[in-house]
Amino acid sequence: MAGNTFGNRFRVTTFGESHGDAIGGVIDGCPAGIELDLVAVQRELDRRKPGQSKIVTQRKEADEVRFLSGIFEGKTTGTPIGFIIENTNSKSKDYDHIKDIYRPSHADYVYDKKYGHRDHRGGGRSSARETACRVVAGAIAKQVLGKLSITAFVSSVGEIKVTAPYTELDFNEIENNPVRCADPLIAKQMEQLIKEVKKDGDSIGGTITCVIQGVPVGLGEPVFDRLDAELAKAMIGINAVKGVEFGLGFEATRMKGSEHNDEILPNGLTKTNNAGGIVGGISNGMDIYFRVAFKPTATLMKDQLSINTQNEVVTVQGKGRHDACVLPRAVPIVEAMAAIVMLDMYIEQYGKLKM
Ligand SMILES: Cc1cc2nc3c(=O)[nH]c(=O)nc-3n(C[C@H](O)[C@H](O)[C@H](O)COP(=O)(O)O)c2cc1C
Ligand SMILES: C=C(O[C@@H]1CC(C(=O)O)=C[C@@H](OP(=O)(O)O)[C@H]1O)C(=O)O
Repeated sequence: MAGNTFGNRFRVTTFGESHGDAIGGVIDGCPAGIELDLVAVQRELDRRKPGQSKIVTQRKEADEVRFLSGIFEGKTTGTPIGFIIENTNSKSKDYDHIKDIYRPSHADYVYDKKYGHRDHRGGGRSSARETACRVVAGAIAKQVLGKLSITAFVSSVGEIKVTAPYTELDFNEIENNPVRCADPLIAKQMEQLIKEVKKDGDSIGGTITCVIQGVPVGLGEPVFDRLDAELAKAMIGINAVKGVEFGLGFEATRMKGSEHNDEILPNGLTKTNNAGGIVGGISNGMDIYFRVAFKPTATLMKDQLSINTQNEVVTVQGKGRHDACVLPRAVPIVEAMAAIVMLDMYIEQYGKLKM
């Protein structure tokens, strides 16, 4: 199957299905000599893992990563970093009922039509379980970038009210509530809403805002590999993502140039940051910020009309364990994909990094 590798200079290839023995990956192009904090890698996985709170899927996976290669005496060797995460709590029987039925808005129908054969246990390869592998690669990219200038990836469900410079305190606030929203009052309302929607067998979507700090001027390539284009591909490539906007995004379409333009100051920075830190596809030294839109979860615990493999109209109701809202667990995925892109573009600009 093509399309399982992301990135050019820093690349991750993932493998595995939600109900197979394991998922895993190979990271290529990681600079040698990086002292890796493997506890921090695991911490990122814990932020994403299922079963972490009452408002997410109750599938219980430890999501413990085991590295197989590319790290010696705590440091990267410059060779491919292979890793594996076992699936230990699949409960595949729960999915027998969709063997010959397609869930609306999940990938069942298109996988069947494309490949002519589908692993119906959970979402198979289309399940967001695969994103755990992206989080491993992103956690390593974050650590490499942290030794350079890019020190912070802060994401929150909804808007981020925190202002630069980012502090540990802001991060703790986001991690303090199960929704991962930077505003504790709004977090409470969101939590309540997710619970109500879940009780109804329904689901809900929303947005995640991501801020990247410490980005030097000049990352991003003309004309197709623009930094915003690369980040957009990374974000749209996350399951359930339907849109991404940089800076003021779509709101800019309702403004005049005189309202929207960012005045350049004598130090080269800009007075406002309506562009979200990227102009002409190249970072301008301001914080990069963008918003990612997620649709409501496809699998519902209530009846929906659909079709079976014989094209007959049927009623389908989800079983198994699902997120009524995917956003709380998507926060570390957004950061991971952003970190992979930023390291990729950093290496493109500055060449093979010697650490
Ligand atoms: C963190 C995360 C968790 C998800 N959990 C579920 C889930 O429990 N049930 C479900 O039907 N979809 C879930 N999704 C979304 C599906 O993976 C996704 O809708 C599916 O692969 C179809 O692809 P598309 O929505 O990108 O078109 C989740 C997505 C993310 C990012
Ligand atoms: C297991 C995870 O989340 C899953 C994401 C997912 C989906 O359709 O995306 C559907 C559910 O699992 P399954 O593949 O068994 O149907 C979630 O529990 C995970 O993120 O590790």
